[in-house]
Parts: sequence; C-alpha cells; structure tokens
Amino acid sequence: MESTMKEMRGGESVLDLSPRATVGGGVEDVYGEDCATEDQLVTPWTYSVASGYSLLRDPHHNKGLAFTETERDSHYLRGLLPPAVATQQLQEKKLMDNIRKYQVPLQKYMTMMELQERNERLFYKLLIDNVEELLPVVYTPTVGEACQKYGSIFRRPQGLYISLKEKGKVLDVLKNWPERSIQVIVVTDGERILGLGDLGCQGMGIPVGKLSLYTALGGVRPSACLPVTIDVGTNNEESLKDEFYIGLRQRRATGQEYADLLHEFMSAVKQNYGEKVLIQFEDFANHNAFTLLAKYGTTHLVFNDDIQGTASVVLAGVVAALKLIGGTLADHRFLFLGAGEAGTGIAELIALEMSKQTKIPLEETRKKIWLVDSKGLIVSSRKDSLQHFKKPWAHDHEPVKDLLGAIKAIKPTVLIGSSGVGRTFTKEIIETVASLNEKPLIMALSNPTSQSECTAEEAYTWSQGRAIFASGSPFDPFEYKGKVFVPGQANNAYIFPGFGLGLVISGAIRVHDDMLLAASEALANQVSEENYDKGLIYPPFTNIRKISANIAANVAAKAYELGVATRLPRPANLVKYAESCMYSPVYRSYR
Ligand SMILES: NC(=O)C1=CN([C@@H]2O[C@H](COP(=O)(O)OP(=O)(O)OC[C@H]3O[C@@H](n4cnc5c(N)ncnc54)[C@H](OP(=O)(O)O)[C@@H]3O)[C@@H](O)[C@H]2O)C=CC1
Ligand SMILES: CC(=O)C(=O)O
Ligand SMILES: [Mg+2]
Repeated sequence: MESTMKEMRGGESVLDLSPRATVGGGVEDVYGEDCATEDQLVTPWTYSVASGYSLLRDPHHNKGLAFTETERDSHYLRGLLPPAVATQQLQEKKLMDNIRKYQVPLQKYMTMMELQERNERLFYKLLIDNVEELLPVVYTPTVGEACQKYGSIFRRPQGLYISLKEKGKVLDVLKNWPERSIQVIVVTDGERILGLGDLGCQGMGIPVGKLSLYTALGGVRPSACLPVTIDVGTNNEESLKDEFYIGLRQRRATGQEYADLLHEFMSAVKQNYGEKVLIQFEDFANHNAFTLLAKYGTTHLVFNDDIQGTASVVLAGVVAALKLIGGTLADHRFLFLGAGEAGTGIAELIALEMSKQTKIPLEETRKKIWLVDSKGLIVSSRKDSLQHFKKPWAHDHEPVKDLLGAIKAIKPTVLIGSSGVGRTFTKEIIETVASLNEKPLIMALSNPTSQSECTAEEAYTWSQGRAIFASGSPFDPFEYKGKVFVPGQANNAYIFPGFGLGLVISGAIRVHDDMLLAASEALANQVSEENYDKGLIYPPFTNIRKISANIAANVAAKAYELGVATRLPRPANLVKYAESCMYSPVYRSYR
C-alpha cells in the first residue's frame, strides 16, 4: 500500500507520521477528513436516501410487505412488491409458524440469521416477543453448532474480520464498517468458543449472537453494535484441513505478534470511536483473557464477559438461592470443577461480596471457596506451578486428585461446574453432594448443552428432587415424583445486556468491580416468590427488558457514585431513563 500511495503522491510517503498541520483539527472527526493534512488523500463520503430496490435490500429500513400504499408510491416500490400489504404482527406470525415447523435447530438458526440480514426490525421483534423460545436458537446451544459449521452455512459476512493480513491497517478496516457511531463492540479471537475449544475465525457467531442479545435484551440499538473477530490463525486441525474453513489457514500467532495486533486493534478502536465505546472480550482462552483485561482495564472501557459477566450472574443466583437453602453467603462452602475464567472469576466476586457483607478480609473469605482443575484440588503445595489466576485459591490442604475426593474432603454446600467438560457431575458426585446437604445448590455452567456437567433430569433424579439446580444452557422443566422442577439458566446473558446499557447511558469510561456487584444485586432482586416456588433462582427471560433496565440503572448509579460517569447531569430516575433509551423494533413510518 505504501508504495502505491507513494506513487500517487509523486514518491513522498503519506505514512510519514511526523507532526504536520491538519486541515480542521481532527477532534471527533469520524470520517478522517479533518485529521488529514492537505496533501493526504481523503475519502469522498456520501450518504443518499435509500429508495426502490436498494430500500428493499437495506435490512435497517426494509419492511417487506409492510410498506404501506403511500410508502410504495413515494419510495419507488411499485411493482417491486406483490400487491398484499401485511402488518408486522402478521409477518411475525408467519415467520414463527415457519420456524416452529423446522425440526433441526440449525435450520431455525439460519432462518433467523437470514431474517436479521433481510429485515432487522422484524428479526428483533421476533426475538423480543419470543425470547424464551428463540434464545436457544440465536444463542447457546445452537450458536455453538453454528460456529462449528460456520464455513459450510456461510452466506453473507456478518461483523468485522480483523486478521493478521490487516496488521498495520486496522484503523482503515474499522473505517470500512458502515456505521460511525458505535457504543458496544464484542470481540473474540475464537480460541475458547463456549466449551467447544478453538474454532478460530468461525467463532464470529459468538459476537454476532451476543450483540443480538445486547439489542433484544438490553435495548442497545443495532447500528451501535459492532461484532469483531480477530483472526490470528487456529490450532484446530480439523478446521485447518476443512476446505470450507473461512479463516486464516495457519497455526495461531502468539507472543509479541499476537500482542501487537491486539494492541493495534485496541488503539484503533479508541481513536475511531472515542473513550466511551464498550469493548466486551468474549471467549478468549484464559492465557490471554486475564492479561488483556488487566492490560486494558486502566485505559479503555473493557469488560470480560466470561470472567466478570459470569461472576455477576452466578453471584446473583447464589444470593437468590439463599432463600431456598438458608444461611448467609459466608455460611456456605463452595467447590468448583474448573478453575479458569469462569471458575476463578465467580470465586473472586463471591469472596468480594462475602468480604463486604462480613467485613472479613478478602484473603480470609477466599478460604471458603475451593477449586478443582484438571490436576485435582488446588492446594498450597501446587502453588509454584499454578497459573497466576489460580494462586489465590491455593489453600492449605493435602493433595486431592479428583472431584469426588474433593467433595468428600471439603463437604461443599454449593457445587459449581465451570470445566467445559460434559457429564462430569456423575451419579456418584451428585449423590455424594446430596448426602451432605438437605438442599444442595448445583450449577452446571458449561456450554453448550453437550458440555453441561449434568442435565436437569440427572440433578433432580440423583438428588431425589432436593437439588436447587441451574445450568448455563437451557433445560426443559422436569417432573419428578409428581412435582415439576423448573431449572434456571445461569448464563451471563442476564447480565451483559443490562450491564452494557448501564455503562452506555451513564457515559461511563471505566468498569469497576462494584458495578458487577451492583448488576448482581439488581438481578437477584428480580426473583419473585412465584419463581422460588418452582425452584427457580433466576427470573424468567420473558421479563428480561425490565430486568435489564433495573440492572442498567444500578450499574449507572454506581458509575455516578464512583465518578466515572460522563453523562451529566445524572438523570433523576435511572430505571425510567434506561427504559426510555431502549431500542424498539416496531416499524417506523417513512415520509
Ligand atoms: N453459563 C455461563 O454464563 C458461562 C459458561 N461458561 C462455560 O464455562 C466453561 C469453561 O469456560 P472458561 O472458564 O472460560 O474455560 P477455561 O479454559 O478458562 O477453564 C476451564 C477449567 O476447567 C478445567 N478442566 C478442564 N477439564 C477438566 C476436567 N476433566 N476435570 C477438572 N477440571 C477440568 C481446566 O483445568 P486446567 O486449568 O488444569 O486446564 C480449567 O481450569 C465453558 O464451557 C463455557 O462455555 C463460560 C462463561 C459463561
Ligand atoms: C455463556 C458464555 O459466555 C460462554 O459459555 O462462554
Ligand atoms: Mg463466553
């Protein structure tokens, strides 16, 4: 590129970064024109009113058969649509009828993705009105299968792909995205997609799915959401051999090469969108996730969903569950299978909340929490060889090699699965936990369903109906000895949409742990007596927009309290304000 541009400018490099007077100062200039010196090339941006054929193919504005007679006249649509005029409700009915006929989940997923690309408002109308039914389609578990098969089902690109090929040009890539005003970015490098491992570039399904929930569940407008996949290669041998694989066909870049691309991305985002854009890290492997969060936590508005969002949702479930299992947080003993992002993230937030409640130092409250990894119970004799995020959990105890041994030694009241390995809560494990507790709290967090540590049926049957159970991916209600048990879905989808909305509406510039506690508290407060009666420790997703507004308000209130909010003055009623900011998918009328 450099040589081409040199030629265009008669040999002088335009990439010369030495200070030079710019035309208009460049403050908040999103098009790059004002930042350019007079002798630099600028892009001739134009915007035109969509009409006719292009209007029908613009997913933001397309309404299909719902264009009225008047709109058809004034927007040159005559003849481009059949004569019938349909309401949005009728379109929704037809699509839901179609989706319900499909037996294969992936078919439902593809139908929804096609709809999103064809008629965005109708897509969100369906998702908002049928959230319980469609969440498993656009999110876990189906999105996991979609990522695995992304290359084969790939039709039109969604989101922004930033690969090693774009090194040195990331800012230009961001400028290729059609929207200028971005509020939330969800970014993955595809190395730990759900519990399915390294899916490389095909992990794009995750940022796309998460951002659909930002809009449907949290009300952030779709045009302000940007899904990004950073492609540094993949170590997935199957993908590397797959002729339909859509990513870079090389093994993962690591070390400085990886850090440099990520740094270029983080800098370009701040340069292009400013300081208030939220960057949500999603499904990075833990050897990068903790480092990135620590590195950029002080300079950018960053949030790691797997570490922090998961922690907030699980703490909410545990606090809510206390109504059913009794005691205070500090009265319980926690045992985790899995000591990675989710496991240690949750453990830390529980310990923090315990410490705040009891005034006992964090170092002490951590001792009520134990974790098992692939090598057994984390104990002090292992400390030197542990990854840094596991070290705070290396308590004094003799070595224990497996989960069953750890349960017998620690006698937990709460058992949490965050291992990414399916069926690890065996009959013996659940029976042992149930023999120690009248009402054991069991959370099988791993996604998708195939990786869940146990099923709802197994948890209820093996505990003889005594377990309080929640899982990362949804399970149907299960009838045991005449009683119907409804499992809750312990998934960060309860938290991140409202959390992000809270940051956006307050103009927050940094994330703080107290905001995670605030989100968690707001969620726990939404569980009703009626929910508890069914054994539920989370409210149903049907009320999610109300829940998200409450979470957003609590998070925003904390941002103002901490002095990191920039939207001033502070709105008096933050719940109402959050609701008023939410995107509505109802069709607009065109002049
Ligand atoms: N419900 C929700 O909202 C969320 C669920 N998750 C799910 O949690 C799972 C884990 O994610 P994450 O924490 O990011 O992953 P990580 O890779 O960071 O951590 C996995 C942990 O599990 C341990 N582990 C793996 N296999 C075994 C085994 N057979 N026995 C004991 N321990 C084992 C690993 O041990 P070692 O360190 O020794 O390798 C590691 O400590 C995924 O399935 C993910 O989908 C994640 C985020 C949110
Ligand atoms: C839910 C989620 O973020 C995960 O499983 O990774
Ligand atoms: Mg995740």
